[in-house]
Amino acid sequence: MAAATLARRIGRSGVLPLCCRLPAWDRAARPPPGPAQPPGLPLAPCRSFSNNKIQVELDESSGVAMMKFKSPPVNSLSLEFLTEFSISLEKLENNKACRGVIITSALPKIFSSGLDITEMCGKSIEHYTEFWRAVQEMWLRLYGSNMVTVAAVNGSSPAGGCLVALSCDYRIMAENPKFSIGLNEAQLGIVAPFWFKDTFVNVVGHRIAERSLQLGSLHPAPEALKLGLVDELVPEEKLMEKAAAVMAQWLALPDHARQLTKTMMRKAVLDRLVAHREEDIKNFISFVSKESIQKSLRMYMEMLKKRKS
Ligand SMILES: CCCCC/C=C\C/C=C\CCC/C=C/C(=O)SCCNC(=O)CCNC(=O)[C@H](O)C(C)(C)COP(=O)(O)OP(=O)(O)OC[C@H]1O[C@@H](n2cnc3c(N)ncnc32)[C@H](O)[C@@H]1OP(=O)(O)O
Repeated sequence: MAAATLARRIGRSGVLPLCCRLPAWDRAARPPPGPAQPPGLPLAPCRSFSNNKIQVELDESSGVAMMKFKSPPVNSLSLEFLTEFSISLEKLENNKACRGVIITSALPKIFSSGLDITEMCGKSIEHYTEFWRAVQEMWLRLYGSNMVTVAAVNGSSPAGGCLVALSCDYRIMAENPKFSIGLNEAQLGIVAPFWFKDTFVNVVGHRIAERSLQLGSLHPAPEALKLGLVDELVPEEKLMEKAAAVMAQWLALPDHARQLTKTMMRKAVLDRLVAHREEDIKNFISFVSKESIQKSLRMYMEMLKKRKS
């Protein structure tokens, strides 16, 4: 489906058609990437596309796309950002030349600051519906992707930013103790929905997830490694090199075996949201519409601004 058509359909309903998602068994296995390009030959074919929020470059010779978040100041996940993120994933998913995507940030010190809090403050029910559907869609696409997904976490990554990283197959974080990651919703006086929680539990296990979620903890990079929230830490300047090496290792496996295994591991959690999508939207709306929640969110935004001055 052309991106323009897709954008129109999202615009109308806030939903990406699930029929666009190729099932795991529908993508032919491709051979692992060939040897490095000999010097003197033309550069490997490379397709890039970009929108206001995200830049994507696909190296067709290796089958690896680099996706960079570029939405200053903090890559917050606004409705526009989420829509463009889903469209970018969709384009890559449907491109047979693409087998894997590395997700990182083009901004210094921030991977993503999570859901854009202003999207959850003082808006209409229609807006909340559209926004939450876009959050769901992004997660369904990323968590259910057939591609190998590697998060190169080059900065702080609270809440929704952490969800993006948790939804990938592998997480590498810059080893800077000033960068933290976690589902800190409780600190904002809000609750991570069940599918955020399920994704977290699937990565770190029930006990660690329960304690971390109740406390709304943001874990500095070394602690995140200890908890298994990220798979490894590397010096910041080595992050992209390491991400490419991990990607090559995962792509050395036949696609069909890896994809079927991924589906087997993730299907129950994905199916749970698909089966309860409308109910989940209603829960979100009734939750954020409460005056007490609106007050908590406003106070949190004020705290962020005060901390700055
Ligand atoms: C059983 C019943 C259950 C029912 C449940 C039903 C439904 C669930 C309901 C709700 C679920 C919602 C889930 C929410 C998920 C989220 O992701 S919420 C967002 C959480 N994010 C954060 O807490 C991060 C906050 N930001 C920061 O900590 C810092 O900004 C930073 C990311 C560490 C960066 O720090 P620094 O570089 O110092 O930048 P500043 O703090 O100065 O920020 C720059 C400007 O950006 C604004 N900003 C920051 N984060 C956000 C954000 N997430 N959204 C919107 N805006 C943000 C910040 O205010 C600054 O703005 P100004 O320049 O002052 O205008």
